[in-house]
Amino acid sequence: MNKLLIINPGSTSTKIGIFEDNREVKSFTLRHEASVINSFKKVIDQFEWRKDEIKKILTENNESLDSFDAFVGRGGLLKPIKSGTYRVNEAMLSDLRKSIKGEHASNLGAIIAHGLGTEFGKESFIADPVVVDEMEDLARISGHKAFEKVSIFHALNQKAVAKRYAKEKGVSYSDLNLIVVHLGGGISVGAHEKGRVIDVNNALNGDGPFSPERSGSLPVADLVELCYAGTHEKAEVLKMITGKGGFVSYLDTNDAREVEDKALAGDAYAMKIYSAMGYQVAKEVGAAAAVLSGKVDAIILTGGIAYSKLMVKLIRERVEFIADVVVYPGEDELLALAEAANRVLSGEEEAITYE
Ligand SMILES: Nc1ncnc2c1ncn2[C@@H]1O[C@H](COP(=O)(O)OP(=O)(O)O)[C@@H](O)[C@H]1O
Ligand SMILES: CCCC(=O)OP(=O)(O)O
Repeated sequence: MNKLLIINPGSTSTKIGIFEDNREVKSFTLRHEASVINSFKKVIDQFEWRKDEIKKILTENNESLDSFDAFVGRGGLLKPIKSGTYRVNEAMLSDLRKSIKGEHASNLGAIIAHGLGTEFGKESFIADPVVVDEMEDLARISGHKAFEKVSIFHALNQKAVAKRYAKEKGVSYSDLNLIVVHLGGGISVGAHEKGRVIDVNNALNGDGPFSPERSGSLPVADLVELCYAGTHEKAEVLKMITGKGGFVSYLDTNDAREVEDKALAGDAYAMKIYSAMGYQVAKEVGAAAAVLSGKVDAIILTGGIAYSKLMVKLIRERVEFIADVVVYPGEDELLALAEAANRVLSGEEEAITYE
């Protein structure tokens, strides 16, 4: 039996799982307010704080760190790579520490897992990082040759829930066309064609629907005007897109529950913003349906905001003409990471080397 500590840093939370082989023994979700997250200049500056929060919750629950056989982290912004399990190595750590592909909490998954692994003499892994890239060439064309669309999304959970849906239907993931919508701190809408995510919005950097803490697509020329108006530093503008966009910009919170509560209590502005998010997500689902030429077996809604009956209703009423809408609230990320590491530890699969 392998005892695993799973570490899943997200933009609004850190989730931790304790697994014995593929069985979840305990899990914890630490929610982080936007004001706390935005008080750190860089994601790497959150390393000690998030690691200490993890150690604290384990101590409070009488879990000793030296009882684990391996540490498994969510994978971050690496070079575009294929789906699979990767052993954390120096090349990976170096790219993450330098933020070669940008800043996101998931960059800390490998770094914390490796930090704990080194401290306790155990192995560390990541699986299906946010840069898993299966995009069609056509989907990479942006509209100007200076820019290319890239694949940055909730690859781990999108693939996990798509496979769960296939299993429940008794068919193979590679026989289905699915649209998977992850509604988290960031929002991604993926077109899964026969087991490959052939198109998806860049959930991190100003593409697709807005989210609790991201702007999504913005009017580009207006953005350029703002950049040259002499009123904002580059870092501030980048924060408007990722970190202080979406709900944080409109309502000063990254917590969808707060927005929903206000909306349901009669706050018309909160209702307008909440509804606008549902509207933008539905529009992106329509785009993904076109990518799949209308041949869609199901639309899957997942992520933290999929717990919201109101958000599900707002999306469902606009997209159910396309296909059945199935809701898997929360995420299967902790289990997916445990399974991925166990496949390697049991010898069923070889870990891929990141170069
Ligand atoms: N029960 C719920 N109802 C509505 N929204 C929720 C619920 N639980 C979590 N959320 C929202 O989901 C978002 C976080 O989603 P999650 O998938 O946990 O993302 P992340 O990994 O980015 O932290 C937050 O805005 C949070 O408020
Ligand atoms: C970087 C893409 C994945 C993402 O947005 O994750 P969170 O919702 O955890 O921020």
